[in-house]
Amino acid sequence: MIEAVGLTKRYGDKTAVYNLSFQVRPGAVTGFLGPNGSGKSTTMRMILGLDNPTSGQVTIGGYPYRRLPNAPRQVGALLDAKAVHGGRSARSHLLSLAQLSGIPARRVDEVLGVVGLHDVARRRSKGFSLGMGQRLGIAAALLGDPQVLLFDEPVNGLDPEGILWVRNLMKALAAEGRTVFVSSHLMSEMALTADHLIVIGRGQLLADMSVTDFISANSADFARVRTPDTEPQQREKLSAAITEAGGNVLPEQDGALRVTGLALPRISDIAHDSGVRLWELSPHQASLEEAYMRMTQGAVDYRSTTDQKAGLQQPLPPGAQPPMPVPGQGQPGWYAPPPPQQGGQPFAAPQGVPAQAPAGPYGAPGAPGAAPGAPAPNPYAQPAPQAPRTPPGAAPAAPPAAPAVPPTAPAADLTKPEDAR
Ligand SMILES: Nc1ncnc2c1ncn2[C@@H]1O[C@H](COP(=O)(O)OP(=O)(O)OP(=O)(O)O)[C@@H](O)[C@H]1O
Repeated sequence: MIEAVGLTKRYGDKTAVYNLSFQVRPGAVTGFLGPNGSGKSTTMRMILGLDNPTSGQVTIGGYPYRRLPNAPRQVGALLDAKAVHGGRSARSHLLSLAQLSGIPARRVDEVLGVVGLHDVARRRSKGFSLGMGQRLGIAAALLGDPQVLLFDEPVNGLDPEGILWVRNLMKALAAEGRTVFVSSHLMSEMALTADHLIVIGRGQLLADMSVTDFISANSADFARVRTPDTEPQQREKLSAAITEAGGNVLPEQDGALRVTGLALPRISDIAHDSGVRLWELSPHQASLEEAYMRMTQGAVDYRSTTDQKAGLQQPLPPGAQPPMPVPGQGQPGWYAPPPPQQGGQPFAAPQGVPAQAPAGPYGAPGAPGAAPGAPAPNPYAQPAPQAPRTPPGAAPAAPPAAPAVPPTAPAADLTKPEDAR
């Protein structure tokens, strides 16, 4: 188990992480979510002993990383996939990491097979695509058959098949009882991969809850109601009638109304009684991505100017800091409905978002090509990678990708060294 208590990290006058306390438990995938610059990588570096906390502490199995006996075989991590000596082959890179930790060479070939890099193992990694680099970083993390695994944005640069593979790998590792901590910007991906979520914004904890709880707290239903575009007075009339009946109405950008707090049949009756014709009356559910953005909106440091939602914000006075969002509460100016406990529990629409990945190329629990619902014969099965790209000019020197690592593990599986099976 990873445990952080009051973890704080300051770089000069910049507070990257502030008073962060959480636990990451074994046997589950824990998603670590937050906007750009929210402190995810800093937290992971502190977990791995690569950065010292300004105050507070973080331990793995009760020890700070640097005091863990044979740490590289207990904790594996992918922090920066580019942190590889480009002049070395994938195999040499992994061999050097293995030798440093006393891991047998045959394990290198095992993990190369697990991540699907076997055919390109002897090629220089500087010719690798971003996705192949990610796979090499994941191989390094698995090298020591660790019980605790940290992955910082592991799906960066991966194609849909690779994303599915990483998702299944994370789940399989957790199912073996390992502690799996995965950072991401993407709520949608984490909703399919993680069992538990830790969400931070500006270095502070915003949410620490199961994915199931996050879904039930944030997936409020709403109705989209549209009146004839040519008769704006009908829209106003219906809006007033719904409000009078206790519903909440928000305008959608396309002229429709977003209604919460009333069941669909009730909205229909109100429209009929008001003599308003409807062009649309449909059930919807706020996406988890939307709920996540609402939760973190006040804690976003870097906002794209093309972000359509940016126009919904109240401009801040020069120098003013946006307020920290309160978990479970909406931010002003955002269209998502309030969470259920605030009156957003409305009508008889299909309830809940599936916690499991849906069938299909992004959601199938099995390996690519498996029948829907069929278990993957090998959760680590890997598609063959593409050939490496033409090597670029200079060979960048770089430090090792991350501490490799590992302890005991269950029955014969591909993440386990042969000598431990
Ligand atoms: N070595 C450093 N010196 C100064 N500031 C730093 C340093 N490392 C991180 N920071 C700052 O700390 C904050 C948190 O950065 P961090 O990289 O941990 O965020 P992140 O959540 O991982 O971001 P991203 O999702 O973009 O990778 C940022 O404002 C960053 O600029």
